[in-house]
Amino acid sequence: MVVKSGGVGGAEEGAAAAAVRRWVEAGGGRLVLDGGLATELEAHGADLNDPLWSAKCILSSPHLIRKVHLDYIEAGANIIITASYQATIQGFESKGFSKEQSENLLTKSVEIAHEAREMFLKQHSDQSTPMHRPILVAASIGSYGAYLADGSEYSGDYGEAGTLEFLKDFHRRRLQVLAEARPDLIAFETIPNKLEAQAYVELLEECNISIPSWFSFNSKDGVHVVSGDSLIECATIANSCAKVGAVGINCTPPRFIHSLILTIRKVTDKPILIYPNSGERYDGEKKEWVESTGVSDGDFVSYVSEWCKDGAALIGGCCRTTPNTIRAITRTLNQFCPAP
Ligand SMILES: C[S+](C)CC[C@H](N)C(=O)O
Ligand SMILES: N[C@@H](CCS)C(=O)O
Ligand SMILES: [Zn+2]
Repeated sequence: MVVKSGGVGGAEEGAAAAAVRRWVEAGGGRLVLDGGLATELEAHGADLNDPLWSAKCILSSPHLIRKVHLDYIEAGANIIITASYQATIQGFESKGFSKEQSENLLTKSVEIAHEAREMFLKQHSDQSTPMHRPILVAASIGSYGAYLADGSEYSGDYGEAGTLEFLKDFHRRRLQVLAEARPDLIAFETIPNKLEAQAYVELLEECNISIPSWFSFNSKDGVHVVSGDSLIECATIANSCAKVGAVGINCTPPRFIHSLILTIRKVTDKPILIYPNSGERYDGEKKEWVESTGVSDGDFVSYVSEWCKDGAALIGGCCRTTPNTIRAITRTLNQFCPAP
């Protein structure tokens, strides 16, 4: 194990973090992530009251997914995250699809994002100034709790089923199929507990995945991940893997982000990413967002320069944030940290 001089030590930074760092540099010192995908699909009329949640649109309305990706790129996003968050082979099979068809649907989620990027680049190809801004596709992998479709990615409580081997078996083929679709990144999102982070690390190594990934945890108290596990321990697991290029937090209220960034920074030198939700609460049983406790786009954006100062290099939004949020984040980052 190589200890990086001057850093927090304990792990080799690795090729994945170096790749993310190069993209961050190409973006002028920071990258803008997209905003909520599922909630934006809903805003366009998609009915996601289904065990597949947003993955249902891979079947029913791929054009809508492509449009939302495109809207986010146009709003300034450097990274768009595919609709595979709740897309699993097991979930598609329970809808009657064969294994092969299910794998094809996973691949399709990456193809849709690639198409959106192509459309954007084509639309801008005749401009006199060439487009230098990085535009990357991150293949989403939601947790086992997301597949359960009852909001348990906000509890991380998997009961008896939650063993390391079970989680590895659950995610293995899906990870391989998504990696074979050649996204630029793999986004392990909304990771609710330590065990699932460990399962992902072991799979990345055992499947020898060469595409850089990020690990993004969620929290509901600003100290722990949602299961109650220690964020320090979770981020340490992510830091231990050279295939992990960035570590961070998503789908967490904005007010908790400052302290969470500082906690992550204690155990890793890898780039930090954050993409909070609007601050509202999700009722997993009713499948709806409750309490209007969310912050407005303006308030969300008032946090952005602080998160930058805290050391976050990749910033965007999660559930209930919109292209307007991303436009406002882009504007703020351009003032605070201008793109090239
Ligand atoms: C990030 S939560 C809002 C995702 C939705 C959840 N897995 C469900 O199906 O209800
Ligand atoms: N990438 C997913 C994350 C849900 S927490 C989405 O935006 O729908
Ligand atoms: Zn979210």
